[in-house]
Amino acid sequence: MSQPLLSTSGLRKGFTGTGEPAVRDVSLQVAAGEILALIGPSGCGKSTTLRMIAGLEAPDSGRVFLSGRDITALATEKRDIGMVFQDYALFPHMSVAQNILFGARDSGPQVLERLLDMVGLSGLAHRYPDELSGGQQQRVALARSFAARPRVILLDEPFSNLDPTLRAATRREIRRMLKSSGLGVIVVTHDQEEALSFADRVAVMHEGAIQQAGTAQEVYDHPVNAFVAGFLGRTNLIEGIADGTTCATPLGRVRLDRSATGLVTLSVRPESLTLRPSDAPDAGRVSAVEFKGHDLTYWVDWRGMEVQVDALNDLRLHEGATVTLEIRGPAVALQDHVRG
Ligand SMILES: Nc1ncnc2c1ncn2[C@@H]1O[C@H](COP(=O)(O)OP(=O)(O)OP(=O)(O)O)[C@@H](O)[C@H]1O
Repeated sequence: MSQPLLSTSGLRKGFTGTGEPAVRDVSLQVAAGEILALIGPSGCGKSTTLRMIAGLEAPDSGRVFLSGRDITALATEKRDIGMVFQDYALFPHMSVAQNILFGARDSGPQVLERLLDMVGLSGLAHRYPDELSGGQQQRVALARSFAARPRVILLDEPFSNLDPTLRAATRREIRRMLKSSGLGVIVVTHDQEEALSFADRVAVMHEGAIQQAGTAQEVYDHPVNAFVAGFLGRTNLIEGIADGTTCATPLGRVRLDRSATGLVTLSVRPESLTLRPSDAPDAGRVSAVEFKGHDLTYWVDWRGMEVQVDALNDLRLHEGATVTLEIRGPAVALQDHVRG
């Protein structure tokens, strides 16, 4: 990455009365014009990290830098960082225009028009928050944070209040808006699909620490450990003995995505397996079929191991069918071996 716009180094935060720190040694970078998603299960420390970056929470140790300048000790309002909260935090007794211009650097009518236009709310300046849909309220909150002309915007679960049909369309629209703004963006979400489709890069958190960061594709295709593999999608964890570039497994010998030797755990996504009907005496057996419309998932009992395989809806195998399995492409050798 070129010079990051925002970076943190070794952020740590514990709360009194709790054992382990909520955030441990979090170092991350965001470039101008880039969207980074911070994802992980509930309680893993995402919001606490965001709050430390915004200056709403003081870290026990670690630093926050904006364009290389240490801003760790700066007050929130002096940081050039905007934050949009999950509940949008709009003032109910103020109109859309008043909400947007609250705390704005310039508040002329052209500024308001430009901001309304940017978030697609032209003509709604005089409405009140309770006269708007959830998606419109969210756009008012975004426009309000743009009005303060920040260099970085932090979004905490921005789509969680929208109903599923609105969500995907709003996500695409807001992504376009943020990308054209050239700001650095960090979005916190616990929704994997949302993170993969909305962000340029993702950082996966677990128990207060970042497990892996990279482009959505890199992290999905090459997870470093079983937690990341399982958090970003469904996977099969299969043990094998590696000899460098290949690995012997109960599904035959497979190529590895990186060099490894000895006992390894492989992550094989259900879409990376091919299933064929077979009468061979050592064939596996379909133990369950989950129909999902366009495609389906077969659960296969393979010599005592349960393997899930995604296939298109043209195969039409039933429970009890006997099959062979093959891993397509290289398998991912995880960096921590998982003991059963
Ligand atoms: N003010 C606080 N006082 C005590 N403990 C806190 C406080 N804020 C957060 N925690 C604890 O710190 C841990 C991390 O919380 P945090 O809100 O950062 O997680 P999160 O990943 O954002 O979770 P969620 O997805 O549920 O919002 C949790 O165990 C939480 O209970």
